[in-house]
Amino acid sequence: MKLTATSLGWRAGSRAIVEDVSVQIEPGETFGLIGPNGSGKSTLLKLLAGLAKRGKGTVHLDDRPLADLSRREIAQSIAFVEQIADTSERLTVRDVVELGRTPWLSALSPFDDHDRSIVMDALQAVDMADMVDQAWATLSGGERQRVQIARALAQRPRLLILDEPTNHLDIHHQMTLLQLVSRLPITIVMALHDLNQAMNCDRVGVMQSGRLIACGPPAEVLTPDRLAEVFRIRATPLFDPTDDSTVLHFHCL
Ligand SMILES: Nc1ncnc2c1ncn2[C@@H]1O[C@H](COP(=O)(O)OP(=O)(O)OP(=O)(O)O)[C@@H](O)[C@H]1O
Repeated sequence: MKLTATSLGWRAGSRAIVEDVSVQIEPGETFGLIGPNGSGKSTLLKLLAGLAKRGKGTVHLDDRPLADLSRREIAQSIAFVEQIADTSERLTVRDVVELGRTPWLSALSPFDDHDRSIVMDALQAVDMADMVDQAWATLSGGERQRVQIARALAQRPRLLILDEPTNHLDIHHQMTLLQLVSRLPITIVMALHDLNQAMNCDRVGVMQSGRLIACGPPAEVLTPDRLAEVFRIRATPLFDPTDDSTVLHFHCL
């Protein structure tokens, strides 16, 4: 699914939190959004998902304005995993992931074996299948994050928006999650703090003070000069001969 954002903006009082952001994300692309704390990444993701009230600008999914789609059509197209997802209800892991099937259910199409198998596939994909009956409230931070991602996968969206999907995960689950996500044949937009993770995206966008100041392939965008300007760090690219990759090593300026 192609995602086209035009002149997106959002204000908190007189302060512009997101200002005049336009971007087109191609079908199947993995797009990483980076930027310092408070630069507007989460707010931009909400605008892209149609979840920010009083937002300016337009979002098109393929060629249809998001504003013209019903809530059900949006939920069948976009899954959004926010940074902090909580529920006070007494739900099990299975219940949470089954919620991902809601947009596809109706009186004529109730929850059935097909949905059950999608839910189990999603739980297996994030390595949580062994904990299906555990209460959500008793999960660790990383386990909750993986369950929320399973819920989004079970939704079978065409656009998956993830806000810092690896922030609670151990290194093994960070790597397997990013591999899983990049292999999905759908469009992915995710906010990331780890610039080496961003290096593996098809393209990255850099947010600074609410504006998208750069957008393109990681090697072109994440240059030492730009990282010094935006993050106030010195980044040294290092070559890893084990897989011919380039990794960034950081020092404070
Ligand atoms: N409802 C609100 N009222 C006032 N200010 C807000 C509101 N929502 C967000 N902000 C401010 O907007 C700025 C951008 O917030 P946002 O969460 O989009 O940043 P971010 O880039 O995702 O940050 P982080 O990397 O810390 O997650 C922050 O300074 C935040 O305090």
